[in-house]
Amino acid sequence: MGSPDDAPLPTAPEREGVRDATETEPTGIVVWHRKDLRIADNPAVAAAAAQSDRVLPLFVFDPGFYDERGAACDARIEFLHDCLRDLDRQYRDVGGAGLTYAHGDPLDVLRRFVDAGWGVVAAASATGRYGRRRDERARDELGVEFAAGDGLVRDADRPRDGWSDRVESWLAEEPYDWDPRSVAVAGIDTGIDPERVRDAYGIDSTKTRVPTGGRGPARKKLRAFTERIADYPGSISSPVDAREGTSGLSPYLRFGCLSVREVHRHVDERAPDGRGKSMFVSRLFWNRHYTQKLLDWPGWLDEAVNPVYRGFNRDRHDPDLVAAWKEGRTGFPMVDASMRCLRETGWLNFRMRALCASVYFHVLQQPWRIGADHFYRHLIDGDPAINYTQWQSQCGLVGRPGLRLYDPRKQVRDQDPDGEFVTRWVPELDPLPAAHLDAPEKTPLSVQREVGVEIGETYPYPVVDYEAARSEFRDRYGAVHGAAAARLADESVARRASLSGGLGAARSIAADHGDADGDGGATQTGLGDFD
Ligand SMILES: Cc1cc2nc3c(=O)[nH]c(=O)nc-3n(C[C@H](O)[C@H](O)[C@H](O)COP(=O)(O)OP(=O)(O)OC[C@H]3O[C@@H](n4cnc5c(N)ncnc54)[C@H](O)[C@@H]3O)c2cc1C
Repeated sequence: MGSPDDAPLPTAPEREGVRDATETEPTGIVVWHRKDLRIADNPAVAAAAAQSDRVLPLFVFDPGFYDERGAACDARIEFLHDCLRDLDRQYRDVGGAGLTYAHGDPLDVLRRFVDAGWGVVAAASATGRYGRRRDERARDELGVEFAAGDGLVRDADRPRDGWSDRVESWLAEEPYDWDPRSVAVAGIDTGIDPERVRDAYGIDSTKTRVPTGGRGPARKKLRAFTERIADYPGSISSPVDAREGTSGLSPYLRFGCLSVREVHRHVDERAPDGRGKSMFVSRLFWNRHYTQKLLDWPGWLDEAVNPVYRGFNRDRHDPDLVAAWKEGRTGFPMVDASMRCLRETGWLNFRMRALCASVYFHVLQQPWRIGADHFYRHLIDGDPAINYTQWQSQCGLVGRPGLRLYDPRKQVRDQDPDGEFVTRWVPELDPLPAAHLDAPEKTPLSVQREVGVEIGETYPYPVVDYEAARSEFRDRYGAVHGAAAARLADESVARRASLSGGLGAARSIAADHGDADGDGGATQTGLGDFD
């Protein structure tokens, strides 16, 4: 993202603009869209339509997401802009005025509407600390109503008690509905739209293979995936097969082009019963499970959930190692291929995300947040609720037993035995026989000479000694794991961790694996094998 090429965009609509529009027409309810970019099964749209016969759908471009503070790559922003144009069409298709675009601090913009007599409704969502503060202020200062309806549990002291049953009954409920014929959809021409924002902030994506955003493309993907769902279980793990074999719905779910419930209903009604269907449905639950975690504690984005792991690896921060990982120059071909693929396309399958996070934290032993932020920047589906919670889980910052560590060489042998993925993204290894792609540094010099690959010159040696780093990590992590498990007995830590079994599960981990003295005695059993 570049810097604005012109004068920065003004905060719009101006106070007078809102007042003028309101003087000639009665007021009503503003629907403040954020990451729920659809008009169907949308609790905020339904609530607004139930309260008033006049609604004004609004999206506010927040400069914090666009200027140097922004955490999204240009490709994710362009995907968002596609979704907005599509939302604008959704409103026009039901006879409305389309989406009103605004620019500025959302609270300043909303205040102008509230001062002119409008009410405001938004869909409640799980966010990090910035979003939570913004929403609290919107509620307290402006009376914004947040309509819940995303299946997450908000009204319980212990959200995890009976959680699955509650999500299941939410999934079975009828979608939120409204009748466009009974509501006038109003709009204000503010002079702001996605094109103007793109030009003003110099948004220009260089990524390739990025899907088009919006509900139309999302529905098409959902229909096509449902047809081939029987092949899903066999397509998940390999980075080659997963590209077309998983649903590809993550960016659409992230921006709410479809609700999780709509996806569930479509698959439930139309897909044949079988392993593919049940595995996919369980992933929709995972989506809700990780999002519930962020709702339960907004700190997942900033600090290790288990205080014992705060600052772990910080003393080893090595910017050169971090740069090698980010740029795909670690000397571990599966990591390098994945990291280059992430940077160029903004997507990786689950296993490769987990592998890259594991190698970053467990082998390169670098501070987790820098890695998680890098993923968040480049993923088109970058979702704070899933990315940061998954990072902390994969790194082992929760304190649960059974940490999984991925072996990047085994992943080549298991998931890419012909080297299709590795050589696509690391073309300098293309001449090497596939049998050497798991550990190119072990290729006999005669073979290297013969094919014209020189490890150390054309492709790096591994940036760390894998075996030594792995055992060093085991020792360091094992030494504090007992203390970390013991902290799960602390109710405030257990609440933050938001385990699927609730506080009871956290207490049993503490009882079975905790070692409050922290001498590591009980901890080695907590470490899973390298996979
Ligand atoms: C370190 C790490 C970071 C991740 N960051 C994100 C992220 O920012 N955004 C994101 O949507 N997913 C994230 N995931 C989860 C998963 O990798 C992606 O959801 C999946 O690869 C997206 O492709 P798909 O839609 O084709 O998946 P499918 O296999 O078709 O799954 C369908 C949907 O189920 C949900 N889902 C699938 N797997 C998971 C999971 N493990 N946890 C939670 N929900 C899941 C997603 O909403 C996904 O779109 C991350 C995983 C890891 C290990």
